[in-house]
Amino acid sequence: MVNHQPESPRELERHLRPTARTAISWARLCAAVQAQSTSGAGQDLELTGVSLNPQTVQPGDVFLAISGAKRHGAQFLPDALANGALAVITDAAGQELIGSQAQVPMGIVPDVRAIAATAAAAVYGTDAGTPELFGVTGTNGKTTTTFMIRSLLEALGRNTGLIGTIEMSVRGRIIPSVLTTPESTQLHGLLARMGEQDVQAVAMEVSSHSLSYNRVAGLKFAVAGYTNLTQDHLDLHGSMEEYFATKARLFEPERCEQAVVLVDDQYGRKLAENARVPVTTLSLDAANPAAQWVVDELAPSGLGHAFTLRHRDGHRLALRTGLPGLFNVANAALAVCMVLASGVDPDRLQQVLDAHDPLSLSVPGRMQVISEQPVAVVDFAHNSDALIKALGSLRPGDGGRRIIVFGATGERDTTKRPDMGAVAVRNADIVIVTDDDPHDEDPAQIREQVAAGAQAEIDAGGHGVKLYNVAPRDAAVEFAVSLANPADAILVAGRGHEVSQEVAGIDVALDDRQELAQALSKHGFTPLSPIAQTID
Ligand SMILES: CC(=O)N[C@H]1[C@@H](OP(=O)(O)OP(=O)(O)OC[C@H]2O[C@@H](n3ccc(=O)[nH]c3=O)[C@H](O)[C@@H]2O)O[C@H](CO)[C@@H](O)[C@@H]1O[C@H](C)C(=O)N[C@@H](C)C(=O)N[C@H](CCC(=O)O)C(=O)O
Ligand SMILES: Nc1ncnc2c1ncn2[C@@H]1O[C@H](COP(=O)(O)OP(=O)(O)OP(=O)(O)O)[C@@H](O)[C@H]1O
Repeated sequence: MVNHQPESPRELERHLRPTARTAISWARLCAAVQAQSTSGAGQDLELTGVSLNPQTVQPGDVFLAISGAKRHGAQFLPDALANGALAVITDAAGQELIGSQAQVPMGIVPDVRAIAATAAAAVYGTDAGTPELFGVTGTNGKTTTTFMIRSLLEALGRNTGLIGTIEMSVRGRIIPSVLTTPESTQLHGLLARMGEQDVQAVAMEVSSHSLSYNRVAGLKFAVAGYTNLTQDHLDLHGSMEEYFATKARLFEPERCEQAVVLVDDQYGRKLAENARVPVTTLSLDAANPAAQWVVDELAPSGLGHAFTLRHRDGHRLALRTGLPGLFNVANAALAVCMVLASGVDPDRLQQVLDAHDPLSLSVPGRMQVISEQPVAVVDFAHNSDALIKALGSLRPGDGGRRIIVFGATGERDTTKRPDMGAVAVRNADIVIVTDDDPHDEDPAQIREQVAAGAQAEIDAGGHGVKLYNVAPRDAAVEFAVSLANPADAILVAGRGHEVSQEVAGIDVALDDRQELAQALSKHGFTPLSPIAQTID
């Protein structure tokens, strides 16, 4: 998924390194990662960076040639050398591929991914410490919660960093994101850069992919937070139990000092029960006896909610978030509990909440309101649970209908498609199935799988729901608006902040927010102005 008009991976990589070049000798690096050097040459060679990807290698790097799911990085050694790699670390399979062709010192380890973070920490010096890290994991809510944590920390006067799906930032300077959680080599480089710039605290999304691929190795989170777990990414994890076990790795004592866990689903409760680190528990249910903090006195406030966060010892904080949806109450409460868990005094936090309203921020493409009549919202919901919650949080006017435009991503968890169709039917009045990122899959086939789930639900339930299959996506958005009355609510779901759609390897410019605003104007409605633009 491409979020920004791209710099090349190599240009981007420059932002993910400290500006002062630190160096380590080849001999010390091999010792740090227990690599067997294939010759005695180059012991004093100075290495200034580490890259897992030949396309991001910078001059002076050691290239880590991994055995990937599709290819072996060793096949691309010539690219790494052309970009300035001075040494390579690989495994036995890589050694065989490279043979005697290595024109640089080569080290061999059993598993390259397993040593990547250690190598990067040794080169960039992050083994000596990083800014305070707040890590958020869970199927949904990571981006929003990390934005909220950053906003709270800034309101408290801290210098902050952010790492996640929409962007990375270093004291407000934005670096485009490619992955939700970057590779470990990039993370250590970026954290070293943040340290150089006196960043004190970093809010970071920790995806299940990153836990699976060892990307957060070598980091210790001051506070790790859990939002929820619902079906997604089963293409990678195979089963929900495996998905949960992967997420749970963030909460191991080697990875975090303490945890804050929403215990409103079975996985959160299991996580809290089995944790071997101190845990703070949180629930949206004011009567939940298992939770230390609960949300109470919930009331609508603008598009969002005001509520009390109440501790079982009697402590209370008065909170407000302007973001729509009950799930954003959960995200806000989690963000506040994580900041409290880091040791911030509750009274000081209350002053800051009152003075700055830091939970009423705008998160690009997350329940982003494009117009009020009809209510037209762009959201990143791209799995069943998020669709249910996003649709549930829409408030149409009297007699108004819920209209949804969405699709499913190609080459990702295909099992969720029919269910996404079914939940759309259960929670909307007009369902328009369209394309998401088809990648290399046939878009018509993806739409049919989603629409089949929707049709089966209509057939089973006799709902009076209207179902349409419309492509391309901009036409589907316009079609939705053409059907709308001022009292209706339109949700364009799945792509959020993204500004291009990947179709058969080509990035086609498409921003749901712009498409929706244009369609609204064309059909005589008034979009809110200005629509938040993508970050440049
Ligand atoms: C599924 C997944 O995460 N795959 C990651 C994994 O790929 P892989 O092990 O299959 O590697 P591979 O493609 O076989 O390539 C092996 C090596 O050859 C190199 N190569 C490969 C092909 C080529 O043409 N040229 C080339 O140089 C690669 O750079 C790599 O060094 O290791 C690669 C190198 O680090 C990553 O780039 C790649 O992430 C891909 C780009 C990706 O799209 N990941 C997504 C799914 C992801 O991680 N998403 C999560 C969030 C998910 C969510 O919540 O929605 C994230 O944290 O971003
Ligand atoms: N706490 C939550 N529970 C359920 N759904 C949520 C929650 N927070 C946000 N959502 C929904 O999920 C979508 C994605 O939210 P967000 O980007 O904050 O989550 P994420 O975990 O970062 O997602 P991803 O990993 O896919 O980038 C939102 O657009 C919204 O529809």
